[in-house]
Amino acid sequence: MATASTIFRAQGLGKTYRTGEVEVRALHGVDLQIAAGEFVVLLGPSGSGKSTLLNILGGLDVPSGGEVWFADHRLTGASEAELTTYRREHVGFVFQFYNLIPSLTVRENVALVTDIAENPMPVDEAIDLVGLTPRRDHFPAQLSGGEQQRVAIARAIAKRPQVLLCDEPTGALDYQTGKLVLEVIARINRELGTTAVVITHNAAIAGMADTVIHLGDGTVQRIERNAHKISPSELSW
Ligand SMILES: Nc1ncnc2c1ncn2[C@@H]1O[C@H](COP(=O)(O)OP(=O)(O)OP(=O)(O)O)[C@@H](O)[C@H]1O
Repeated sequence: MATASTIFRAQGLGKTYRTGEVEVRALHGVDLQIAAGEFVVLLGPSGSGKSTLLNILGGLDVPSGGEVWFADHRLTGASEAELTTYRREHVGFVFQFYNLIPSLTVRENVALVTDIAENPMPVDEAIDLVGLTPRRDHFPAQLSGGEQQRVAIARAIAKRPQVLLCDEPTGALDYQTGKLVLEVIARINRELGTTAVVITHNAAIAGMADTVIHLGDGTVQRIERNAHKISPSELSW
């Protein structure tokens, strides 16, 4: 049963990719609920359907069957224009690679979003939340990978989205830098109440989540709730 605080709900969700004669069943029979404000980790081996699920939740892809809802918006059956509005108003994305504009400074990269958002936070506030105030006038090439990822997070949250969807945000980073980035995501979740869904291959990261959704072969194999969350700085792998 969905409750008032359910932000995502999926029922019987399936996705089949067809390329010529070849069919790949990336997801099938996925049922899940995510409550507003939760920190969710999507865990599973390569090819288990994690990115497909995240992309459907974020309105970047559409399922082949089943239903998916964001609060009281039904995403299944929404037009391309409706999905674009949904993404613009409600969703912040963070990917493995940062996709920053090289010729713009940190502030300018974040301002690209705040200039067009309806109720953005001030650019400097977003930069402060990710701990990059001293670097705000630098260009991406002058920053480390972890710092560039933190700019990408500032850009994603500056429009005050209800959800932050992160696909392998630490995939290109070393251990210590990855932890710093996870700490920033945990801080956004805690301080702004933004629902966070983070994909990882790394089972150790699951300890920082409220809820861990284990995917395997395109299905939800297990949903686990952590009674005690571990801070990213205490995780080790
Ligand atoms: N556009 C596509 N066309 C055809 N098959 C696809 C497409 N996107 C994904 N797939 C297939 O769907 C399955 C699930 O892919 P998905 O990227 O969701 O897995 P994943 O768990 O995120 O994997 P990884 O951890 O390697 O990123 C895989 O078998 C993949 O090859």
